[in-house]
Amino acid sequence: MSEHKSGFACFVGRPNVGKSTLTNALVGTKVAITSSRPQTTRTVVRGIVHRPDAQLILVDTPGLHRPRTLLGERLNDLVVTTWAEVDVVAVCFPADEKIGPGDRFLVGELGKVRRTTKVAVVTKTDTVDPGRLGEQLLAVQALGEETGTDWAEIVPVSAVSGDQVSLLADLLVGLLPEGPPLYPDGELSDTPEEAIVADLVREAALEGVRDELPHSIAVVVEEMGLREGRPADKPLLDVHAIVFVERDSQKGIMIGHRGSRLREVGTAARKQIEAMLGTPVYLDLRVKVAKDWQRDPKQLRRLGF
Ligand SMILES: Nc1nc2c(ncn2[C@@H]2O[C@H](COP(=O)(O)OP(=O)(O)OP(=O)(O)O)[C@@H](O)[C@H]2O)c(=O)[nH]1
Repeated sequence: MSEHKSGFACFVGRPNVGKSTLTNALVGTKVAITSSRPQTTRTVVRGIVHRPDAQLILVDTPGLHRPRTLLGERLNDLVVTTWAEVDVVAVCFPADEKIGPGDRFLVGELGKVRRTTKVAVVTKTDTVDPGRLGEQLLAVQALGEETGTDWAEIVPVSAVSGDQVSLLADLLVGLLPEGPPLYPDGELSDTPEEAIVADLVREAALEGVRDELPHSIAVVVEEMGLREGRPADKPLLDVHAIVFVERDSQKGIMIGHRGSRLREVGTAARKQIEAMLGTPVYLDLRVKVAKDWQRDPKQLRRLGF
């Protein structure tokens, strides 16, 4: 029996090439916002493909949605860092649009990130005839040669018709290193990123007080989004979260002497979120008492149970 594989992949490409739609098709759940207008994906979006033989975690970097920043003087560090940290970067080229200077620049920069495996995906194959598709596949191959980028695979796919989607999943999984599942099975596969962030905050909040506060903590992410007006190469993700406890005494424990414990929790959680989403985070953490929330169906619903 072959070993279990796990790892990270991200889809990159110009706006509107179908990255979000493809992510949804692979994960099988709607996790990203799609729209016919470009650049609607405002926050980092990820999905997890759970399989018996593998776990594929799809990360989506915010900086990559802004071609103007990519075409600016230089790529921002965040993007390059993300590319270097994932196992596979899949560059998407829509079948119905010619390869342009934006694609050429992106692939050229990506080619400099040596260790990461690169895959080319020709998307929206349902929109063109086989002749045009063939031309596009050749053009993508030529672009690889021209920029010194070694495509591990060139895959045509249609997220809308579903054609080749499972083949793409197989190919991506095949490129992952051996490793155990990095996230619990099932639980997180179809939850939005807020739930994953809430989970990280909850873990940090329980650190060191598990015995005192066994199951009395719930975390709700109230708001999460990229801060407006930031320079494109210095994005900041604002996260506002509430830690719910059952009693006032627990609130005291959670906050600590003059807020010292809450600050520690906040710092630990922030680092986890940053590591996972690949973007700097401003985390606003508050503690509230939701009396007996475990027994109150209305509270439980509010807390997402
Ligand atoms: N016909 C067809 N349309 C597609 C396919 N995939 C995506 N689209 C359409 O293309 C448009 C853009 O798709 P998105 O998934 O939002 O593209 P994106 O690359 O995530 O866009 P940004 O978030 O702006 O970067 C939407 O109108 C989709 O419905 C496909 O396989 N076939």
